[in-house]
Amino acid sequence: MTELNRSWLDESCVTELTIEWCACADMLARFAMTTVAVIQIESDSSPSVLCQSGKDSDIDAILAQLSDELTASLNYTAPKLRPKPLHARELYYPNGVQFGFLCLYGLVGLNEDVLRLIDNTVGRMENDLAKAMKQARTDLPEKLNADSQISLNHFINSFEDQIWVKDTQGHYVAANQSVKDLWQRDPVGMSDTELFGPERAALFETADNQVIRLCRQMVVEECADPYDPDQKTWLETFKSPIFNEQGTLLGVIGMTRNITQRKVFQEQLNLAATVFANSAEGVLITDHRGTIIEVNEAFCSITGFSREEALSKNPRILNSGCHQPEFYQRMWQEMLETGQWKGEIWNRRKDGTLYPQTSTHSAVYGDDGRARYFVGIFSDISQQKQTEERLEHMAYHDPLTGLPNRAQMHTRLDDEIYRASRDNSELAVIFIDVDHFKLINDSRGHLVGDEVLCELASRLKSRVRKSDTVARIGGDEFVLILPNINGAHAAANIANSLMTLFQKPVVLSSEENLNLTGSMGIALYPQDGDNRDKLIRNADAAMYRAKQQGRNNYAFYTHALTEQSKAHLKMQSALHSALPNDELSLVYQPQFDLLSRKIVGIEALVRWHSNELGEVSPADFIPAAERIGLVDEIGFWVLNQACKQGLEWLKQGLEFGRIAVNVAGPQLLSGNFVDTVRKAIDHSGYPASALELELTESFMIQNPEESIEQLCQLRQMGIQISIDDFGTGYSSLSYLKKLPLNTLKIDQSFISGIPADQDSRAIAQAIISMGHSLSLTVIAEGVENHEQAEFLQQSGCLLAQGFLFSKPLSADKMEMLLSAPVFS
Ligand SMILES: Nc1nc2c(ncn2[C@@H]2O[C@@H]3COP(=O)(O)O[C@H]4[C@@H](O)[C@H](n5cnc6c(=O)[nH]c(N)nc65)O[C@@H]4COP(=O)(O)O[C@H]3[C@H]2O)c(=O)[nH]1
Repeated sequence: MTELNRSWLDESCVTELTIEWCACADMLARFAMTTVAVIQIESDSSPSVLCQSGKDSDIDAILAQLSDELTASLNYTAPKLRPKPLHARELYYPNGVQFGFLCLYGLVGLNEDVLRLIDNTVGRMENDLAKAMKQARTDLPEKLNADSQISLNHFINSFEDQIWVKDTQGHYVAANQSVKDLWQRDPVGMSDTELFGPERAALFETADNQVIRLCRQMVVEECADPYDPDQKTWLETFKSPIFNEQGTLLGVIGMTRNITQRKVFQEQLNLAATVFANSAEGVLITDHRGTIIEVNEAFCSITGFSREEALSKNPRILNSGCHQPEFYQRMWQEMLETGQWKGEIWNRRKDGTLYPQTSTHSAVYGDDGRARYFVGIFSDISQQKQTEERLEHMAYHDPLTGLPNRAQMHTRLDDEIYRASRDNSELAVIFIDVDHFKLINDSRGHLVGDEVLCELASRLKSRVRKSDTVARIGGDEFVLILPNINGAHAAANIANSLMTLFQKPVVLSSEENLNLTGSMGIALYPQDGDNRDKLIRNADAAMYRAKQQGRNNYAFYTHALTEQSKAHLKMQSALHSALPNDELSLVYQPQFDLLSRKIVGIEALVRWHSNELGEVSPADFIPAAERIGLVDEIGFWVLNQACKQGLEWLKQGLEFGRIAVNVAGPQLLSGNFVDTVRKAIDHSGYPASALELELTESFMIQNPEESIEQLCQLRQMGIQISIDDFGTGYSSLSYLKKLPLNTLKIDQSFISGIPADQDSRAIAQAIISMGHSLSLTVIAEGVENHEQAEFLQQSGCLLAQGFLFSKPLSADKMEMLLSAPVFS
C-alpha cells in the first residue's frame, strides 16, 4: 500500500489536524518569513489546501498545477509531486502513503535554523498522521456499524462464506463468525504472517496489493486451506479494496468460500474431457434429432471421417447397408424405451470398407424427462472377429490338414440328414482309412505321416463336389459326406474314383515315393441309418469289412449292395469296350395293323452281347451308358445301323412302313442331336419319312423346353415322333398339344393288366381316346394275348406290337417275315 494517497482520516480528524497544523504553519511562516501551506493530495479530486499561513497569490496556480498532474497520472498512482515554490516537503503516513506536502512560498533564504524548523514541523505533522491513522483503525468497525438497523456483524455473520476486512497495514480489523469458526480464533488485530506464517502471508499480500492497485474486485483462487493437512481444500476469495466516501483507501475486504466441491467437479469434468478426447473407443454425440454434435478422435480414426465432416451430419453416414431397416427400428425403439441399446453393428468407413463394431447407445435426458442427446460409444471389433473366426476355425478344423474335424463333421452330417429328409433325397457317408498307416508312422516317423495325411486330404478335396464334406476325424481316418447322391451305384462310382486317388504314389519332400492303399466303408441315408450316429457307425462297420476282405477295397454297409455295385461297376467298365469290340447288335420287332394284319412299322432294339458278361439287357446298360456318358455314341451307332438296315430292305423292295429308333433323354440334351440324326440319314441315304424316333414320356415332361425345339426341327425333316411308355408320366392334354407328335405308344404295364385289371383297361381306353382327339396315331406295346388284342381293337387302338405277333427278331429273320406278305 505505497502508491495510492487516500485519506484514512475522516472529516472530524481532518478538522482537528487543520487546527493543529495551522498553528504550526503560522509559526514556521513567521520564523522563515514566508508563506506556508499544507496541501492534501486526493487522487479522485483536486488537491486541496488544508491550511495556509500568510498570503500568497500564487497558491491557486500551484493547486491547479498539482491537480493537472494528479489527473494525468494513471490508475491513481500518485506522482512525486514537486510544486513550483522554492521549497516543499512531502508528508507521509507511517505506512508510506503520501498524505500531501508542506509548502513554503517566497522563501528569502534557507538557513540551517529554518531547515531544522521545517524538519521539526514535518516530523510533528507525520506524527499526527500516525496517531490519526491508529485511531481510525481502531474505530473502523464501529464506523461501519454506524446508523445501521441490521448491524454489520449480523450482516456478515449471516454468510457461511468467510468474510474479513484488513486495514492498509494488513491487519485484520473485522471477521465474521464463519472465519472465527474455521480458523478457530478471532483474527482481529492479527496479520497474515501471524496467522499463516510468512510464506502464505506473502501470497495473500500480493493478491491484496493487486486488488488495491487495480482498485477493483478480483477473484483469487487460493491455495489449499492451510488447516487442511491433506491440502485438498480449495478456497476462492473475492477481494475488493474499501474506500470511504472521499475515496480514501480503508483496507481490503475479502469473502472466502470453500470451492473444493466445485474443484472436484471441475476436475471430474476435465477428466471426462480428457477421457473423451483420448478414449480408444469412438464416441459420437447427437442431439435429439440425431444430428451429430460432437465426435472424438477415436471416432475419426475408426471411421475415417474428420470431425468437421461428421459434425451436423446424421450417423447414417456410417450405414453399411448390411442391416434391414427393421434392425435400426428395433434399436431406436429399445433406446427410447429403456434409454440404452447394446449390440453389434456392421458399419462402413469413409473409404467404403465394412467393419463390425460393438456399440452402446445411451439417451441423455433433460429436466423435462425428454431425451436431449444420444451418446454412442463403439469399438471396432474387426480384429476380435478375426480372432474369433480363427478360434472357431481351430475348434472345428483339424490343425494339420485344415479339414473339418469330427465336431464339424457331426454338425454337417446333421444338417445334410435334415436336408435329405426334407427333399426326399439320398446321401452317402464314406469312411476312409489308410491301410497300414501306423506302419508308416512307426517306420518313417510322424513327419512323413503328416505329409501323407496332408497330401491325401488335398487329393480327397479335389475329387469331390463343393457341396460335399471331407473331414479328418482323427489319425488316418477321413469321412466324406456326399449329399444328393443318386443311389448305391453313384456312391460306388465315387468310392471307385476315390480308390484311384491312392493309386498314385505320394511324393514325399525327400522326393521318395510312397505307395498307399485305402479301405472305405459306405453307408447310405436313409436305408442304412436315419440318424448321424447310425450312419457313422455303419460306414465304420462297412470299412472294417472292406479291411477284412483284404484292404484296398470298399464295402457297403450291406453285403448285397456291395455285390450289386461291384457288378454295376464291372458292367460300366465292360461297356467301354462294347462298341470297339463290336459287341452291339440290333433286333427288330414288327408293329402290326390289327385289322389288316400288315406290318406297319418296325422297332429297332439294341442288344449287347458282352464278351466278358454275356447277354446284358438294354434296360440295364442303357442307363449305365447314360451315367458314364456313352449313350450318345451308342445312340448314334443304333441310328446309323437302323438306317442302313432300313435302306437295305427298301432296296429289296420290302414294305415295313417305318423303322422306330429309341432315343435316350441325354442324347437330346447333348445339343447336337438334330445334326447327328441328319448325319445318319445323309450317310445312309435312308428316307427321313421312313424314320420314327421314340422318346420316353418322362424325359419330355422333365425337359419340355429342350425337347420341343429339337423335335420341331426333326419333324420338319419329315421324321415321325412317337412318345414311348405313354401313361406313366402323367402328361396333361394341354402339354401334349404343344408337342410335335405323331404317335402315342401305350406303355406295356397297362397292356399287361388287360383284360383283368379294370384300371388298366380304363387307362388304356383314356389314352386311346386322348390320342385320337389329338389326331395322333395310338399304338400298344407288349401285347401278349388275343384278349388284349381284342380289347385294343374294340377300343379303337388298331396298331400293336408284342410277343403275340412277334418277338424282336434278328435282321435276317425280320427280312424273312417281311417277305411273308400277311401275318396269320
Ligand atoms: N414283356 C414283354 N416285353 C415285350 C413284348 N414285346 C416287346 N417287348 C419288350 O419291350 C421293350 C420295348 O421297348 P421299350 O419300351 O422302348 O424299352 C426299351 C428301351 O427303353 C430301351 N432300349 C432298347 N433299345 C434301345 C436303343 O437302341 N436305344 C435306347 N435309347 N433305348 C433302347 O430298353 C428297353 C428294353 O428293351 P428290350 O429289353 O429290348 O425290351 C423291349 C422289347 O423286347 C411283350 O409282348 N412282352
